[in-house]
Amino acid sequence: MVSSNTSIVVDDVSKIFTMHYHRSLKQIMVAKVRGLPLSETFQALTDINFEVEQGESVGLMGLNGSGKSTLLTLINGVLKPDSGTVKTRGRVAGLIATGAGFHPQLSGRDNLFLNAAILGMSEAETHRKFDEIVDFADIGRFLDTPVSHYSSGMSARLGFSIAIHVDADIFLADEVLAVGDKPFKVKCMAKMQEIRQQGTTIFYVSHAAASVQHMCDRILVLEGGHLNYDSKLVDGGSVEGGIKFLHYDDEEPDAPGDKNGISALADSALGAEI
Ligand SMILES: Nc1ncnc2c1ncn2[C@@H]1O[C@H](COP(=O)(O)OP(=O)(O)OP(=O)(O)O)[C@@H](O)[C@H]1O
Repeated sequence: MVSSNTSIVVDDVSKIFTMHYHRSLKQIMVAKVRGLPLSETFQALTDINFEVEQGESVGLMGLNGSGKSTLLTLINGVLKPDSGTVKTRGRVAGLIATGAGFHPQLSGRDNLFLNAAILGMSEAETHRKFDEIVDFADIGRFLDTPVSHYSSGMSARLGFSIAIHVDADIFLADEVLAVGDKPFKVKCMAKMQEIRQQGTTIFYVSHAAASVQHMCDRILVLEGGHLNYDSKLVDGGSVEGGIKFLHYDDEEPDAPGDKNGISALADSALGAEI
């Protein structure tokens, strides 16, 4: 039963990708003659179930390739699940991949309007927020330069700035802070805290346990496409249920599926700055 306060419902979701090994007709013919496989499937997410209340701030963690970006892409509706359903309430905005949606030949200014429109902002709304977005991105005179000339940090600045200024009900942030410099990261965290306090649901992907602890009141951990951990964070960074967040007693990572695996996962992030 979905309550009026529910923001995201992910119900029994699985996602399978097909990897094609051979592109040209010649390669396909050769592979067929040699009896090689032409494609293979890969299950990126398996039977994922969870609900998020409006205003919750959820930290999504997991090792590389565990399915975090795939899950976010399903939540923002760019991909559809192969089975199960994803339901969201209200406007979804955010930054999943640095520079995603930017046209390399267009200037930062033109991309700003284009990207804002894709995220559901009207032209009038974009004009109203234009100065604020540009000030936050702080890309100076590069605003009228083609985005193909931007560094990855500059693309991330502009992309994040546009996304965070959308009046969204759900904000998805996938490693947005990975490429920015420290002053920009601090500014982004402060802005995310601001929208969090305004009641926006936040989905924040990070490998840095310290910043998840700072930003989130719940943590989900994906391991090999399975949701193996889902718990509220309580004061002091511990999780409900008694397992201490960030506590780790083994040097070797635990077997996938073992709840202590999150400790190993958090290990690399220990001491990490935001
Ligand atoms: N379009 C695609 N086609 C084939 N495989 C894909 C595709 N997108 C993702 N995958 C695979 O699905 C798995 C999960 O990828 P995903 O990007 O969701 O992981 P992630 O947890 O976000 O990783 P990271 O921490 O490195 O960003 C990976 O093994 C990846 O190679």
